[in-house]
Amino acid sequence: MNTLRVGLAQINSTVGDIEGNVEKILEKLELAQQFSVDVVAFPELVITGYPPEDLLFKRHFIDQNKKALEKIAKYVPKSMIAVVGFVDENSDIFNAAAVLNNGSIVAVYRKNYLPNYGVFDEFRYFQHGDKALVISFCNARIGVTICEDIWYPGGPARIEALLGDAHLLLNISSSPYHSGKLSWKERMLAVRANDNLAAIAYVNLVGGQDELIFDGASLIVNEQGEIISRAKQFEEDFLIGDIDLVGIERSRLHDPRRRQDKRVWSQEIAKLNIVNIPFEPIENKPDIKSRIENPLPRVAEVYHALVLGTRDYLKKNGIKNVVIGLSGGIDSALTCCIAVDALGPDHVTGVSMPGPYSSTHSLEDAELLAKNLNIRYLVIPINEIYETFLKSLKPVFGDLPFDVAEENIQARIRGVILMALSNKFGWLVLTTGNKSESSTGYCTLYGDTAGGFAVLKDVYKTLVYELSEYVNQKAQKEIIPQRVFEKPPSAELRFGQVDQDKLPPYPLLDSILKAYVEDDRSVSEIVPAGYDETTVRKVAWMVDSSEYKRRQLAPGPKITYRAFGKDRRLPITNQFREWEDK
Ligand SMILES: Nc1ncnc2c1ncn2[C@@H]1O[C@H](COP(=O)(O)OP(=O)(O)OC[C@H]2O[C@@H]([n+]3cccc(C(=O)O)c3)[C@H](O)[C@@H]2O)[C@@H](O)[C@H]1O
Ligand SMILES: Nc1ncnc2c1ncn2[C@@H]1O[C@H](COP(=O)(O)OP(=O)(O)OP(=O)(O)O)[C@@H](O)[C@H]1O
Ligand SMILES: NC(=O)CC[C@H](N)C(=O)O
Repeated sequence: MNTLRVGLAQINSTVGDIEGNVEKILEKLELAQQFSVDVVAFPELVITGYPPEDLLFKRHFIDQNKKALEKIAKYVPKSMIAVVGFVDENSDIFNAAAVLNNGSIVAVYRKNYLPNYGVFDEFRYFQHGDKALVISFCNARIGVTICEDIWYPGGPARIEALLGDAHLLLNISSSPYHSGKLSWKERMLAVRANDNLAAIAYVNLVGGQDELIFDGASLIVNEQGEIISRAKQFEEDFLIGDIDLVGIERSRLHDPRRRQDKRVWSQEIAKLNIVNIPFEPIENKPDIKSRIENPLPRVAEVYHALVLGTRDYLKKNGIKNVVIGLSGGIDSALTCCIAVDALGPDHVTGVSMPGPYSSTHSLEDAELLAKNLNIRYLVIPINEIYETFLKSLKPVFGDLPFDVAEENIQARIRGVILMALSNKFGWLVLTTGNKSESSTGYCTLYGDTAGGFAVLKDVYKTLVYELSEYVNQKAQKEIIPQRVFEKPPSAELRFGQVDQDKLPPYPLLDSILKAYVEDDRSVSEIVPAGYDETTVRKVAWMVDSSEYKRRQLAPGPKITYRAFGKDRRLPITNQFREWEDK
């Protein structure tokens, strides 16, 4: 065997849908056979979906996943090896990879490094494995690892390549997306491959799961650290590549680094499990073309991520239609475009709800957007309802001045109308708030925050503008009307109100937020970077004092390094106030 044919089945499994996931796996096993693939790999925990969270506390869930694995094994012939992520059980449970051949489970690898930071809490569920695994057949050797394992230079992959002489390091992953992560991950995998003088095949999950988006982009990297195949981002894909086993052995003769380190690492041999497989290779394989998909540019990538995150949230929860309040502003316009790309125009309804402070352009722009997107458009004015509220509250409010109470009543009336439409017609309400607003609490509880899924929850306002420009560029025509880009952002809840009455200009706000929210920099660290101290303190105050609000927001797709929710867990009750004069 001079070359090894690898198939990476980048599939979109659904958490808890064990039967559906098995069906998808069986389909790809068939495809793998059509191309005479020697080894086909599926993502981490593909049988249960990732992350299964507290479903892992249910014994019957684990039992079903084991039965599913046995069923899958039956479909694997002698001429193919399949590596499938599942939950292994033996007095405790493990995040594991089963190696299947000739109808049975021939080896099991258990994840050594369990991630327990950011959005991950695998310590909550799993015992970690403590062995590396090399499977050996014909003259090929493959080291198996699971996601986080490959993130460590000295982890099991190192033992597999050095002491097990693995030609290929196969890594099955469920690695969630954030902007900028792919190029970082590719650099890391290139270094791992070249340091080990082994090829790496990394198969990643694709799809949305609650707040997480898995971007796919599975990869094959050669032993020189060059990417030789890349799968599509944000879509299911089946990537096939031929690994040059002889080339790898030649590189190892030419490059002395492994030789030296082999001796240093020799005491780790006890950790290595080598399993020989009586494999029968197929001699005459059909030709394949290696394929390197181009990664999407930054803004397009985020847009596709948001579409996939929204589509999968809705689809996997059985929701077919959505409704969005259209204010004529940029946030609701972008949310609507994403919804249309996720579901199609027939499944999206836009509602304009003009009130006492709505400008004429808000109505015109909302209507034009709906027309450009070809969606159902409704107009439901709120003036009368608002007047009735004020009249009913008059005996209690008396002559108290107009303030945030009256502002919020309007936002809440709109929320009630959208939820009424949702209840009557089964349309899920998409909320439109962005990360700049959720950071600062610039939104009304039970008003514009009322709804089921917050599409832009992790998107700063400055990026909202970039994404909106991308929408028009992509369509090569004006979908979002030009005026929407030009008007000053306003909630239109009082006369002449603009966002900048209460918030610093968005470019300034967003850069302070990144430093304070994502990087946890202190006020005194941010100011010297060129910001006005009063502004920084005010922003920090707004962020800290709106934690209670964020806890009540709908879920939304994570696209940054640090999203609100699992990624950032600040106490609501919190007297650590850097912004306060002491
Ligand atoms: N620690 C805590 N734990 C739990 N709840 C707490 C709380 N502190 C206050 N609260 C509650 O929260 C209430 C205040 O929150 P809330 O009622 O939302 O109101 P609030 O934050 O006072 O006002 C909302 C602001 O957002 C602006 N806005 C609204 C709508 C859309 C947009 C936009 O541009 O998109 C902007 C609006 O103009 C106004 O300035 C308090 O009255 C209290 O009931
Ligand atoms: N007149 C309106 N008709 C319909 N929906 C509205 C109206 N005003 C506000 N909304 C809803 O409430 C959300 C909050 O919008 P608001 O105009 O207060 O601020 P915004 O954050 O600038 O959003 P946008 O950029 O969409 O206007 C809107 O995105 C929209 O969904
Ligand atoms: N599932 C995993 O082990 C994922 C962890 C990995 N560090 C990632 O972020 O992709």
